[in-house]
Amino acid sequence: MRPQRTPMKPPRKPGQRHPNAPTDPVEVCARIRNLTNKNDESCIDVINDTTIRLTSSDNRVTECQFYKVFNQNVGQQHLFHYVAEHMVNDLVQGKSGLLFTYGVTSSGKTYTMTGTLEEPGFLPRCLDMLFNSVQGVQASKYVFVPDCMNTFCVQTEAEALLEKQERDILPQLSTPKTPSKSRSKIPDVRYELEHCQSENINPDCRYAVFVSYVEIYNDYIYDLLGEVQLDPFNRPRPPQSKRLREDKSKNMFVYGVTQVEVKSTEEAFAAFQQGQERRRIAHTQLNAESSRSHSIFNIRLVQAPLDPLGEDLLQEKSLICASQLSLVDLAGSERMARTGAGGERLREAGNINSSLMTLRRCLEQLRENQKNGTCEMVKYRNSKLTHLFKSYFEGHGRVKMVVCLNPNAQEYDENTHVVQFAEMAQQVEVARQEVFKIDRENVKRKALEAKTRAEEEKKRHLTAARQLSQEATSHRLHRGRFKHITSSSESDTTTVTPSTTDDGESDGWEGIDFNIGSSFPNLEVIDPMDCDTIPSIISFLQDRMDMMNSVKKSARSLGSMFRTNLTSNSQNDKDLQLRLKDCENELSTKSKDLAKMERQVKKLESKNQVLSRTTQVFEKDKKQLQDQLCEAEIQLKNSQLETKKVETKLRGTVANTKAQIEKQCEKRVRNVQTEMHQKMWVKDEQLRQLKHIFTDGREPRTGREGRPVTRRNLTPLPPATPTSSDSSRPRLGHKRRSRSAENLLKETKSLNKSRHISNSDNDLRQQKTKKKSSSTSVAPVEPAAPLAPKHRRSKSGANGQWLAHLPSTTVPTETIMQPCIKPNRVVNVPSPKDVAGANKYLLTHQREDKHGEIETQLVKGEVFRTRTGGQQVQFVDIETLKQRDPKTKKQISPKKRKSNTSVDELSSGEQSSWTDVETRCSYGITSAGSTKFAGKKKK
Ligand SMILES: Nc1ncnc2c1ncn2[C@@H]1O[C@H](COP(=O)(O)OP(=O)(O)OP(=O)(O)O)[C@@H](O)[C@H]1O
Repeated sequence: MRPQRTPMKPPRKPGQRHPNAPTDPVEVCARIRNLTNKNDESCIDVINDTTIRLTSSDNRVTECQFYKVFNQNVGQQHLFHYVAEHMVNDLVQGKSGLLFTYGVTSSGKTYTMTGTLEEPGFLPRCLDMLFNSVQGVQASKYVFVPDCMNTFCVQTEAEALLEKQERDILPQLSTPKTPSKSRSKIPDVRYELEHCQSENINPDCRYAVFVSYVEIYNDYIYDLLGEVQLDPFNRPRPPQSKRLREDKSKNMFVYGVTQVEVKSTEEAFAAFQQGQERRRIAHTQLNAESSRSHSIFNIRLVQAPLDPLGEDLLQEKSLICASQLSLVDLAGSERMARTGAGGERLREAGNINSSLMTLRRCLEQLRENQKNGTCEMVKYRNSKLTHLFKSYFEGHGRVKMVVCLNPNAQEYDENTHVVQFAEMAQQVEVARQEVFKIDRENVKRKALEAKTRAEEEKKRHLTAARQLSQEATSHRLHRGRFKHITSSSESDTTTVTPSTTDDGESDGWEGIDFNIGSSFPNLEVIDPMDCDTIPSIISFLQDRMDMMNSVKKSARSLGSMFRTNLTSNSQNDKDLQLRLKDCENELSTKSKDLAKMERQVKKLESKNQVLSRTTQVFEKDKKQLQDQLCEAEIQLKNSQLETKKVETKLRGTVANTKAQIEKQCEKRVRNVQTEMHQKMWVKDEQLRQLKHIFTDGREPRTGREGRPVTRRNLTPLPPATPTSSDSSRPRLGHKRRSRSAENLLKETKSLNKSRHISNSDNDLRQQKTKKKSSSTSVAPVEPAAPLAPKHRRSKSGANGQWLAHLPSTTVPTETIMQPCIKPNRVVNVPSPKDVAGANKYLLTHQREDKHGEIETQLVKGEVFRTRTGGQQVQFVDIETLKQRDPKTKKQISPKKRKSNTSVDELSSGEQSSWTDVETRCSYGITSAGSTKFAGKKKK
């Protein structure tokens, strides 16, 4: 038993048709599907047949009440019986209805609406019930003709027949309303359904069923039954979206949608299948066949009363009733994070959710208006879905919703949102529609009016036909194309027999005969009892009457043909005019767009020109700058070369000047020395002579060196010549005489020279020895002892107190060949104290050679105590450690390790580097008390 509901009386919304009309609430039923996996946890409990309880995993509980709750065990038939059967009944009675399924994705909306072959849903069941109901009272096909403004008109059986012929026999002439070609491909689907039919059929009416199928995808409406348009390359064009319009009765409809007249459930379902194939369905994480659009399948039932005789349908438009049942399968609301959607799916999901949100907002606003008696604007236009349903919510039919729920515990949050929406929706009231009733009196009156009109029309047509035939006759006579014309003074009528054209084609007048027979016979009745003449006159008249009737029939058919053509032409004309208007509108918008785009293109072109000009200027500047750079580089190179030249020149000049000054200094020193020697000698001699005078010749006269002094020796000594061999001459034994810094330097130089000679001698000797040892078995020759024992050859491993001077900037190169010196002390900057505590000095110096490689020089020196008590370091050896990149091996000089390089050699060959080392590392200690380091410049 269906639960009885008393209609509530909420405040009326302005704009409703009948302010005092009863209302019905939006009827919401809940259907809980079975768990996908039986082991899954369920979050929904059915408390009773109207209440459910939702429990979250953290024990939050929500209870909701619905008009009816269907648990997992409820089958499709049962559900149809409770929810949709009533709506088909309403449909038959001329009331419209909206039935939609709502829920999250994969909750069973499509299953409930369409179902499967084994378990058909609402849609096939509604169709089946409807066709069962209208069986026997269906009008012939094409009697009801839909127009483009959502209304219908009725045409005669003859007109319908003609249209049928047009569509079936001449498909090329038919309007593209019925995509019969594509529909024929759809397999014939047959359901095994329980018989069910409505009892509210009116036998005095004739019915026709039309179906249309649209989808709302990304907020665009697409016709799913329309002809597929082909492009010039015979490829299907992408579907064009449709617009929404409001008809005279304020019903929203899809303008230009294809309405297919169907005569059976199979035909209707074939149309549905055809649309279904075009519908956008995609695979998502939560549903293998997820609907990506809202689908709306409209079943329109058109009915019109028969005339009082029950023969013909009344063509009066006001007597035609068209009711509609919209079966809507909404796309599922989904959380994008859960579906893992991306790209197109994400966009679809966004549009689905936003349209569902608009639906929710509209219903909320409606409810608020009804509760508070306000008339706030409901924003139906925010989405195509709500805009299309507007008429239902404003009282043009009953609204029912089936909320589909997936009991899986993971769906708790989404289910909560859905049930909240459903609870809110069932508080909205919609005005109840009236049943379509036929007023018999009205029908009679209309039928009479129609008859009179028809007769008048008939007359008009006859006249028109007669005129037409006369015109045709005269025309044909004029052209001489008639095969046979009989016209005599004896004849009462003109007999026109249509002919064919010269080329044998029919001219369209075939079968139309206006001959009413031969002329009246010349008979005279003299006797009223004349049994010969009177029967012949009667038979003649009878014949003529028959002839007249046949002519009338021909004229009528001609008239009806003419009328049909006229109607269809006027219909076509209207359609064409509408299309023309649309095209004009489209054209104007497109031309506006075009003008706009042209303006934009012009702007962009001008911008482009400016940019290209700027680019050219920049390129010119760039070229100029590059040229300038090249010139500057060349100048720089030249100036560098010049600087180098000048530097070399200056170095030479400096060295020369230095040498000259040193020479001069030495000369002066020698002169002074000689002078001093002479003076001292004179003084000595004077003293000796004085002593001799005092001792009076008792002691033998001896010189300073103990030599006997003769008188001849008293002559002053000649001044010493400043030669380089001064140092090798026997020194004058004067202890007070101090050696000047210049003398020390000179001595160092000479010593280094001799050391170098000895070292090179030693090397030569060693080489010779090696050669000899390799060629002969002669014992190696002992190397000669160094000339100056303190200037011995580099002995890396020699013992001693080594002070390693390792500047902090030294790079560890880890050269394979390393000196085997174990320094006792390593310092970054040596102090006089450090030097005092060592007798060997090792300086590590690094530089970049001409190949760009690091060259490490180990400069070795010996520490001497000076007479004044300070320390002096005398450099005795340089070892060069080189490291080469294997790639640049060819450029490497064969001499990898360079040792025994004398200071002089370095000073001549690598003057700058040596100067650098010497400048940085050669220190002399000049005073005894306070040890002082002084940079020593190379001579
Ligand atoms: N009550 C039910 N009994 C049996 N199977 C069901 C039921 N409800 C749903 N299913 C099955 O669950 C799957 C998903 O259902 P359906 O496609 O109807 O979900 P939907 O809500 O329409 O999803 P979407 O919004 O993504 O289109 C289908 O395979 C369907 O057969």
